[in-house]
Amino acid sequence: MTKASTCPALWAGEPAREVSEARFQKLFDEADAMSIQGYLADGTVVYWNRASERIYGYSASEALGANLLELIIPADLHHEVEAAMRWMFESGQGIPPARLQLRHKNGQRVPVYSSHTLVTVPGHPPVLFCMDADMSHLQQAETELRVAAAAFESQQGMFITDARGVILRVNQAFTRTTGYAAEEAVGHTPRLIKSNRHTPDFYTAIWRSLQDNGSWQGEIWDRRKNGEEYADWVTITAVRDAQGRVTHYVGTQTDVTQRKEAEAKILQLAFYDPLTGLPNRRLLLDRLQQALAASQRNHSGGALLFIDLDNFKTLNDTRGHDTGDLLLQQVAARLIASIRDKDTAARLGGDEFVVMLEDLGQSPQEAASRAEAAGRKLLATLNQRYRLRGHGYEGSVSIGITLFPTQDSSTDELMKQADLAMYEAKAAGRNALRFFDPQMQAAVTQRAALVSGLREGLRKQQFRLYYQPQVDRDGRLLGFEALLRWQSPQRGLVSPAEFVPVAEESGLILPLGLWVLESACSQLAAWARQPASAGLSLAVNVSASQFARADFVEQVLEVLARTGANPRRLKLELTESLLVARVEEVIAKMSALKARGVGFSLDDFGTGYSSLAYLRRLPLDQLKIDKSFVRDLLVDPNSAAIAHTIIVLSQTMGLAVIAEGVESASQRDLLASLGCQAYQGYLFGQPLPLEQAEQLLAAQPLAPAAAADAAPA
Ligand SMILES: Nc1nc2c(ncn2[C@@H]2O[C@@H]3COP(=O)(O)O[C@H]4[C@@H](O)[C@H](n5cnc6c(=O)[nH]c(N)nc65)O[C@@H]4COP(=O)(O)O[C@H]3[C@H]2O)c(=O)[nH]1
Repeated sequence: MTKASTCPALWAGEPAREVSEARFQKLFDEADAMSIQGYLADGTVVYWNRASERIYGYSASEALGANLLELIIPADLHHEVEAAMRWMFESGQGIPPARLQLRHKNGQRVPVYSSHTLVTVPGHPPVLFCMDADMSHLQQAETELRVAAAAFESQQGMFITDARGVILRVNQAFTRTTGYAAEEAVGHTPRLIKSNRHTPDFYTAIWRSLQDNGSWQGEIWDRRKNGEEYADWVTITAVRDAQGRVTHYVGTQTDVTQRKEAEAKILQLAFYDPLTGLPNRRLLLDRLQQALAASQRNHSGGALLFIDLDNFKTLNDTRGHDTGDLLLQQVAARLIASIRDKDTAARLGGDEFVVMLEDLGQSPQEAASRAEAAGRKLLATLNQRYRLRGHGYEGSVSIGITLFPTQDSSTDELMKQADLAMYEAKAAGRNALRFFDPQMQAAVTQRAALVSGLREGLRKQQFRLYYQPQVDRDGRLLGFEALLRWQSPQRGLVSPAEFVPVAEESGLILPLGLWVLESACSQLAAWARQPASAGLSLAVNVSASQFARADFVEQVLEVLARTGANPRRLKLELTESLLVARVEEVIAKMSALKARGVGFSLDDFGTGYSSLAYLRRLPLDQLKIDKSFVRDLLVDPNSAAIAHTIIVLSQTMGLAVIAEGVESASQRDLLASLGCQAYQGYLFGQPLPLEQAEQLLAAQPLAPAAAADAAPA
């Protein structure tokens, strides 16, 4: 009944065996996914269905009669297959089904799942039927799965969510980065790792992009399980089904914190000064460019303040670069504390700082007065005492200001103008503030000419020593102070007051100082050869940077040796600015020279800020009362009191004292009444060229000290 109902046509009138035969024949032939082959014991092909043609590439007519081994068995399996065939035909059973890699006509491997049945019909040779299911697609799918699984376990953190954003899977890299194990993350949304750095709008924008474009990528700050925040480069892709509905989201994340840190470091190096952390020149110029554009747009003024530390070079030379660096850092800190958030304080290098102020007002007058107020505030802040490695330091600054916008003012132009104004402030006596004015340009050009003139002057021996007499209380000659003059072919005789500060700043003071020392010592040696002048002393000015040189002592001794001058006749005049140096070093140098007989006088005494405790430790011979006190002696009781104090001080310390700048007899008399022992000034003689100094020498009696000393020579 069953057969009739399934196949009535075949059933009607046909013998059952034939119907069955025909049915199975058709089934075998046309089974689309199943290759069926029949083999005799020697491997001869006796059956080859249509699916076999497709899977192995041989048509039935090619295959029938051929041998199994030659057709579809790869050479490396021949042995094995022969053995299996033998076993099957002998045992009358098929071997268990298995996955095999057989061979296509084109030589490629064909993955199949193969089962074997030995069919024995009495009176016929047994036939082995192989039924092979093509596994190519399955194998490819498996490979893809393996690749996908490997990819999922890549170095990047990955998560897969459902369409609602609930995490279904995360990989190990995700766990490594976030600190959340898979079981802790699954079931949550990515909000699990959300930091507080972004606004809700940020996340809304991500969802919108996912809906509109199917993907989003960008940088997100996330938070690890331990609370640490980190920067992530995230890509999220929507996965859609055949109907275009989102089924999943796949997210990958790469921790870019290190890269961001490196970027920040590079940025820091490129745009900030490493010593002070302030913006550097490049960043300042960039901001100035923007400020300039903004000020032109908004008609609101700004200002550029160029700030230079006074005497920084001396501090650096005398107390060392470490101390100099400390000062720069403290200046930077004070600058930042004194300006508004929107202003910029930058360091250009060396001791040069720039402050840029914006939004100072609509009118140039308003901008100028606000810039001046800011400049004054900076002056006051920066001039307060500094503490450098346990020592106090009185620093001051000079500030140059220029305003913007002005007609066609470029950033370069503005920087130059502020710089010029700063030089003007310096020239005005330091600790000052100046606005740019075009005439400054000329002054600066002059200064540059002065430096090159000095350099040439040294080369062409245009410097001269002048000699100003120093006398005792009876007007008798003790010796001279050597004072430098520049005999410039263009400018005539130039005073050191004009060129010494420039020589100090440009470093030319070192060769110049050495020249002075050599000339003075040669002169001493020449005088020593004449009994009339052998007892004279010669005072020589030494600048702070000259004294600070590590080889200063050797330099002096070498000059003394070379010229043959008597060290006892040489008196080095030091200024108080030199005393900012390390005390021990100053004392060591002075002591080394003093041990050879060289004397020391402290110049401009009373004008600086030397502490007495400090002074007492220095191996000095003489204090020099500054000419400013001498000048005001008769009109200002304060000056008289100071002069008196210096004289008393020198007596109590066992030092000699000399007053400089004595122009009148009344000044001399007053000083004498206060106990002063020695004098220098126009009253006794101007600084003179050598011949005139020697004429004076011939005409004037020597002081007993100088004369007595001369006797043994
Ligand atoms: N008003 C007035 N002035 C008087 C009188 N007597 C002398 N003077 C001037 O006072 C200055 C004294 O020198 P100083 O204080 O060491 O001041 C010196 C010294 O600091 C520096 N200088 C001069 N020669 C050298 C040098 O060879 N090396 C170094 N490093 N500095 C030097 O230049 C400064 C100025 O030197 P000068 O122009 O020669 O100025 C000299 C001198 O000409 C007076 O009665 N009234």
